Amino acid sequence: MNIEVHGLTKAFGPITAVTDLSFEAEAGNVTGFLGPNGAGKTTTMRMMLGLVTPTSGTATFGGSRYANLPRPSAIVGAVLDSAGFHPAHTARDHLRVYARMGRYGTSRVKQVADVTGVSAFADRPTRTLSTGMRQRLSLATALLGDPPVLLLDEPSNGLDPEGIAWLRRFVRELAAEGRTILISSHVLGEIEHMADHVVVIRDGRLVTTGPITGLYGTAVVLVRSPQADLLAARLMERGTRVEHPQPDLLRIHGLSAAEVATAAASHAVTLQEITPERPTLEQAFLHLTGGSR
Ligand SMILES: Nc1ncnc2c1ncn2[C@@H]1O[C@H](COP(=O)(O)OP(=O)(O)OP(=O)(O)O)[C@@H](O)[C@H]1O
Repeated sequence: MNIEVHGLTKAFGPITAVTDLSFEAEAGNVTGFLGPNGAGKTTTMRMMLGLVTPTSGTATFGGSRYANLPRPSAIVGAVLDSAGFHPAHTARDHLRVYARMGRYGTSRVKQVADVTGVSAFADRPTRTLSTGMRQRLSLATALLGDPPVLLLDEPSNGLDPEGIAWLRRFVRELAAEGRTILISSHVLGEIEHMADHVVVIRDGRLVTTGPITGLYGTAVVLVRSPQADLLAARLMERGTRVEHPQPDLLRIHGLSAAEVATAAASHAVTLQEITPERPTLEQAFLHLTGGSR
């Protein structure tokens, strides 16, 4: 079941938190929803769930708005924040209450507690749980209805490295089952090994969307050669952008290493070193989002 967001806009008085935002997230994919603090990720997800009324625009799940879904919690599971637990209830009590509200069988409580690791602290009152445990309990609650769509707002918050590694594997498994997963973060590294696609926003507006590999930008190839002058001249003749920072070193833009090697061979230029240089994904992301985090 695909998610479609179309022209979503939200103004809080004079502040426009989200402006004309459109994107899609497809079934079987993990879509990373990225942007610095205050970019509008939470507001967007809350609008998708009908918790905030959009100024304009729509968000649909398989063509229906959240409010029109016949049994919303069986279609869309959401982890928005890990507040809202009754402090005296145990984690298991909490799941039981939500299972009853959603009319899901009690066997589902044990299943979701087991797969999320909640079983390890199921008898503890929620007021004693760590942030990471609360995240797991929120995720377990979202999974009660076995929904085909999951919206996860910064689910790594509060998880230790082991928890983050677990979440990564778990989210990939959920997507492999054919679910549609939208997962927000302000840190690209957190979703880098999880997401297939990304939607990047800044100041409430779409910056870019597409496969995560598209964030890398164009490649640069570093070449060291005693005939750097000759190679630079030949490449520039055909319109290639070449920087020449040292007498024997070139930075060649827009060609692959193989293309550079072929060009060098055709002009009998000796190469001592040829290294494709890519910005790290994090550098590309910081560049796109204006360097703020
Ligand atoms: N209820 C509200 N009233 C007024 N302004 C709001 C409200 N909710 C959010 N905003 C503003 O909208 C903007 C977007 O906030 P939002 O929480 O959606 O960003 P975010 O990308 O989720 O950030 P973070 O990563 O810090 O959670 C911010 O400027 C925020 O102050």
